Amino acid sequence: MIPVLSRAQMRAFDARAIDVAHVPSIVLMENAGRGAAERILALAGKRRVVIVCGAGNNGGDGFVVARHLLLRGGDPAVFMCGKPEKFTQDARINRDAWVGVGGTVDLLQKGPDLELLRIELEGAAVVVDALFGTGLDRAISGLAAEVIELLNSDTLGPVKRVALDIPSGLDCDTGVPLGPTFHADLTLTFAQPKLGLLTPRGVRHTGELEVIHIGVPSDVPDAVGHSAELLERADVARWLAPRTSDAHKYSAGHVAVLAGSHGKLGAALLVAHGALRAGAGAATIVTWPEAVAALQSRVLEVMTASIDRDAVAASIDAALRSKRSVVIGPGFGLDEAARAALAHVLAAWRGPLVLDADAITLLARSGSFALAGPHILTPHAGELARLLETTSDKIEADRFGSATEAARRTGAVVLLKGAHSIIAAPDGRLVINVRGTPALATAGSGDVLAGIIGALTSVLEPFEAACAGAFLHAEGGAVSAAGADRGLLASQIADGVPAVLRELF
Ligand SMILES: NC(=O)C1=CN([C@@H]2O[C@H](COP(=O)(O)OP(=O)(O)OC[C@H]3O[C@@H](n4cnc5c(N)ncnc54)[C@H](O)[C@@H]3O)[C@@H](O)[C@H]2O)[C@@H](O)CC1
Ligand SMILES: [K+]
Repeated sequence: MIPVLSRAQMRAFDARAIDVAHVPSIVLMENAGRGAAERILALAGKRRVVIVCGAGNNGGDGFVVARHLLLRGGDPAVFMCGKPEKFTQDARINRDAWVGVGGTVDLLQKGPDLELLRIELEGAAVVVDALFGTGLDRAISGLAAEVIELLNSDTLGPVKRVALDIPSGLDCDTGVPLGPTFHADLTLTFAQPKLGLLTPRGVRHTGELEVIHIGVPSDVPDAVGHSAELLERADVARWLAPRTSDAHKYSAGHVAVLAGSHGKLGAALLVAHGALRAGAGAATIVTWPEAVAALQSRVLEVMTASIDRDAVAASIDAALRSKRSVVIGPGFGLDEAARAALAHVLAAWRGPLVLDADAITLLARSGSFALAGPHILTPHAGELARLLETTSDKIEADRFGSATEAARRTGAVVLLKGAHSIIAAPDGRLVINVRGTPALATAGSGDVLAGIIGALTSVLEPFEAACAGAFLHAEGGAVSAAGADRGLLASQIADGVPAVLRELF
């Protein structure tokens, strides 16, 4: 896992690197800028790179980039937007060092100056945003805002946009654009990823994300703490062991799927399909009698059991006997019988339980959220909003805080879906899965995810099961989509999972 830091933690990180590890700030800036220059040189070669610097340390990084590009045969042009009297010490030193190697700086002071910038941009291969980094604390306005609009303009031609540390204008903690915000194709972030780069809204501005190491001892992130962690392939590989040769279908775990209803059978089938593709030994769909009747002709690998509306508790008890884990919710309905079924499962089932879709809505309506047991909730922003009695917009504006709050309130692991799903544990742990493809946004995708996690709870603790489930779902989708950004069927997400598992081992 890679520690992800907030603005305050990043500040503590820098302070500790400088004061405790005795790496001077100017050395950190040199490492940051040189690392970024190497990456930019690989993109641009000898073609023109336009670098727009602010007066703070982010601008200082930009001057270092310019110097290294020039010294290695690149073709940088530097513009500055910001008052030279506001230079930080390190930024001034690096401005001077840039001028010292023969560089020039075009100062942008008023609107007409932007015409010169526009002309340079039209012939450039790469534009580098070094205006603001983690120091940003309000919306960008005035001339700097006009500069951002120009850098983002789609009239510029095929220029590659690279942000240093964080796209200027993006809130470092929430990933919400505070005002005009640079649209990067690639963000080269220094030392550690920042929270705001990893939300769905933040990602639209971040583009691809790469971390540039700046020569800080590896114990520094642990010392200053982190807000979240990035899930890596190696984590999932460590958790999931290859199956032993003597495995049989019941040792691999039998998942009960309480899902589907008249007209929504596909949801139940997709949950079961996801579970089986992720390694469940068997799956039984436990659902309403008329749904069972309709399912009989459609299932091959999946068993069925029915819930008697007049004896909900007894029929569920019978169906859950000898099952290892339960998934409840997708397409299950919101009527009184569904409510009673959920209430009974919550009261009687002691094993791993994944609540999704209608189960989350029913839970929200019940008003009693405290769950006891190894439970996992897999809401999207709308469902989480119902649970926390707020709006989806407010959830999206603070995804990390919202997921953490829901986990704390319910005592369950909460997986908040969306591009970059996040997994929160009641003890405060927070993990971000950045893998996936836009093609995952397809009907039934969440049902498959619930099934995958249901299967994994047979072999992993709920938190690891949710993290590994998010990974397998995202990678399974990416494998099946094979580079396409749409057109993926939910069942194909599940079908991609065995190949992902094979590669893990
Ligand atoms: N401190 C360190 O050790 C390192 C810092 N580095 C760079 O330093 C950056 C942070 O630098 P700074 O703290 O100097 O801040 P920035 O360069 O991000 O911003 C400069 C200053 O602009 C002002 N400001 C904030 N919002 C504004 C707005 N909307 N309009 C106008 N002015 C605004 C603030 O006073 C802020 O300090 C990082 O993102 C990173 O790029 C790197 O060089 C690596 C090492
Ligand atoms: K920046």
